[in-house]
Amino acid sequence: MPNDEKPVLVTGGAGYIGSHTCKALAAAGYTPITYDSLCRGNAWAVRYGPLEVGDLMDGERLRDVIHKHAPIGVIHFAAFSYVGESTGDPLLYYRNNVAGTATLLRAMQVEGIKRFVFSSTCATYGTPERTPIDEDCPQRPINPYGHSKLMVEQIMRDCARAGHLDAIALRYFNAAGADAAAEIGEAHNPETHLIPLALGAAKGTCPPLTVFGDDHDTPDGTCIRDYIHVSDLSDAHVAALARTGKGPGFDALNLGTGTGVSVRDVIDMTREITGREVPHSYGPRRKGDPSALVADPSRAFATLDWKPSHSDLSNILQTAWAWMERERRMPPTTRLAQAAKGAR
Ligand SMILES: NC(=O)c1ccc[n+]([C@@H]2O[C@H](COP(=O)([O-])OP(=O)(O)OC[C@H]3O[C@@H](n4cnc5c(N)ncnc54)[C@H](O)[C@@H]3O)[C@@H](O)[C@H]2O)c1
Ligand SMILES: O=c1ccn([C@@H]2O[C@H](COP(=O)(O)OP(=O)(O)O[C@H]3O[C@H](CO)[C@H](O)[C@H](O)[C@H]3O)[C@@H](O)[C@H]2O)c(=O)[nH]1
Repeated sequence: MPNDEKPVLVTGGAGYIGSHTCKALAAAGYTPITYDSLCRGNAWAVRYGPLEVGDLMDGERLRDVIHKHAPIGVIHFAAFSYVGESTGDPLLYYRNNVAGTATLLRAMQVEGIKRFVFSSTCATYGTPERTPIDEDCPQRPINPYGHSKLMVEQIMRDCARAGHLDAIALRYFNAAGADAAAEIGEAHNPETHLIPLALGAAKGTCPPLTVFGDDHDTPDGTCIRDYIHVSDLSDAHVAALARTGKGPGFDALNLGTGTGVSVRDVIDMTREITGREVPHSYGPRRKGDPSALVADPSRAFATLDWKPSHSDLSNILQTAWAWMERERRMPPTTRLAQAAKGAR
């Protein structure tokens, strides 16, 4: 069935993964309606459908927007996602990520919307019992951010059991890279993720990189992660949305590649892609950093009939580098507005 004109509500569509998913939705013929407070997102990233500015905690506004656009379903990215911040201010995370999602789900229930795709995370596994991590691995988060996402999964299960929700939780591993056309990309403030920090160190726009530990139980002593290209993640969301619509239920799927990459590998490949040295030094381990997090994504491959096709490390770094070059050329007013927003 063609998707022409089918509206989909995308909370957090002004953020990194949300904006890329809006592009993928538009390419698949849907109309993505972004609902975002812009507290950590960027209005310039909303290019593929309308923007409705509003907060997750504002149930009345959510109901009005749902009523106005009559979406077929909701893809829910809006959340806070800094592990360190969540440890210092847990209530910020439980309020925004848990109470905010409950408010959204209530608005959906009142308006009769059941189809729901949720941004969960590998952080729900904590320090995993086994690697690669499959979906049946025990979920024992080790920080409030991971707990907040696991709590939402529980809420989703309960709502599905009550017949109110037809939902899929997508547990992402490490999102990275940027849109191939460099129209959008990662623009967090502050930036804490390895790949933009390594590229920024090579470019000279970020301080030298600190590698968090070289004494991990891994072949080169640095942490291993499963980096998945943001465009592959976006395609998986479109596939997950298409899979809902058959009636109430809950499923959870790991979105990763199944391949582990070390911090050392990232530094080496960054040097190769940029042709520049990556100034770096070795520091202590980061608190709460598991040595290795690698997905077993076979269930997602089978369920969604999807496979990552943009996620080799060189493509991730090339697209992120192209975006960084492009971002620097943004009009000064855009950069000034962003800087002012970051300072608030
Ligand atoms: N980036 C990753 O590697 C990664 C990994 C696993 C899971 N996730 C999850 O994926 C989702 C998207 O991550 P991202 O990196 O794109 O984050 P992001 O910060 O770039 O985007 C989040 C967006 O949500 C909006 N938002 C936050 N709270 C809101 C509220 N109360 N009301 C309305 N809008 C609000 C922000 O303004 C922002 O535009 C998050 O839920 C995150 O926890 C991300
Ligand atoms: O300056 C840095 C930044 C990161 N790293 C290392 O690089 C790897 C990747 O770190 P990121 O901060 O980029 O990503 P995380 O694996 O910590 O975070 C990911 O998993 C988290 C849950 O654990 C959240 O879901 C988060 O949004 C998601 O990006 C880690 O081994 C980290 O120790 C460094 O060595 N130096």
